Amino acid sequence: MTHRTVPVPLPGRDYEIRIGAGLIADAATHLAPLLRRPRVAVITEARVAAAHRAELEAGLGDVASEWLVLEPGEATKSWDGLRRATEFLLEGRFERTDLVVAFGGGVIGDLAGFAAATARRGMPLVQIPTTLLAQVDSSVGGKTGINTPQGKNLAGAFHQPSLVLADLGLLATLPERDFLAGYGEVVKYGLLGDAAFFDWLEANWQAVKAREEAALMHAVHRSCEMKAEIVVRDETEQGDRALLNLGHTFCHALEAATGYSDRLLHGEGVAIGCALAFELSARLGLCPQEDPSRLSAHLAAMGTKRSLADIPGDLPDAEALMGLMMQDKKVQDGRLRFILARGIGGAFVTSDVPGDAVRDMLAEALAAR
Ligand SMILES: NC(=O)c1ccc[n+]([C@@H]2O[C@H](COP(=O)([O-])OP(=O)(O)OC[C@H]3O[C@@H](n4cnc5c(N)ncnc54)[C@H](O)[C@@H]3O)[C@@H](O)[C@H]2O)c1
Ligand SMILES: O=C(O)C(=O)C[C@@H](O)[C@H](O)[C@H](O)COP(=O)(O)O
Ligand SMILES: [Zn+2]
Repeated sequence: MTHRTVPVPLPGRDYEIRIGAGLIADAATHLAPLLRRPRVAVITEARVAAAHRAELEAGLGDVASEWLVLEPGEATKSWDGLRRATEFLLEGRFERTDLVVAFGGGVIGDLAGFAAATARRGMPLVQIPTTLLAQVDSSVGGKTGINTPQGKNLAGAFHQPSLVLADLGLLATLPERDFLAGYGEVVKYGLLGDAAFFDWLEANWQAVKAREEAALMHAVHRSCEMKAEIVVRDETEQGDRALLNLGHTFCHALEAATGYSDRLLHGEGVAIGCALAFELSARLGLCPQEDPSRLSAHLAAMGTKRSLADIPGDLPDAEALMGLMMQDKKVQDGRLRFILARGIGGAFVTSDVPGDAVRDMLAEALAAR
């Protein structure tokens, strides 16, 4: 089976992202160099298990697997989910050197990754991402964690995987809404640092939407390349890694405001958040006035959510949204930090943003719903 590889050359913890259709049919071969004994702990959820468990079990061949199958959805990324995943590893007598396999979307990747980071003070982890979002973003870079009642991803750890197997074939069963949400993170990469990639997406979105293999390969490969490059530069987000947070300050507040429910998926919030970040950048005179409209037109063509008007139900007022944003992990000395842009492909991190400009923009966007 042919695949492409993106290296993540972190000193002492380097690993590969392998991207291709049908990779899990050879899971045993891919995992072999990482196994001390032929036994793995697979953490997944019910929808992924229903669609792809048999395929992964067949691919594991003689490698014995024990499975924890959790409930699908963002609510699983919780203290209770973490307790269940940790107890599964400990009660199953998995040893410190046994492999934990996160088989699912970003929810499972973040949760299983956090459990692997802490159980027996750290077990090796392989990510087998099953959503577009997880293949382009969450399986790479080592951010793991859960949501807490105070906000999004507020407890977690950096724990790099030993391998990422992004099997493009798994995306065939992904519901359209989840696929389009994942596209929010794909567009993010073009916006934050690669205008040519954004141009490519504008020219090729139909092929991506139709899930044509070559288009998926390019979208996943380029996204992973960009993420790997940033993560290697700044693994623990002391600086530049925050670029990957483009749109996320707004997104995480909106996810909290909608109760981490089906009203707003993470990737949808990212797309809306990126649109707000570009609107804010244009209002502050940082980027060309036409960039927000160009972005909005692209998201509309693809069918991805793009504004607060696309979120069903009530939302809190601008002041309350600002309050939710203050739980962001980028807050420093009580000040919000934003990722803004000088243009498509030209994002930068700044704390120099007048609160009134953010509040006014949100109030106008809420009034327009
Ligand atoms: N760690 C990171 O760097 C990082 C990056 C981006 C997002 N995230 C996190 O990722 C989460 C969102 O991830 P997501 O969008 O993958 O959501 P998800 O894991 O909830 O998956 C989305 C939906 O698709 C279903 N599904 C998954 N794979 C499937 C398949 N192959 N076939 C059919 N159905 C399938 C799931 O059951 C679920 O209903 C959020 O919690 C977000 O905070 C983390
Ligand atoms: O890997 C990163 O760094 C990111 O910011 C990727 C984001 O897409 C992702 O949603 C991440 O979990 C957000 O990080 P957080 O630190 O704001 O929780
Ligand atoms: Zn994200």
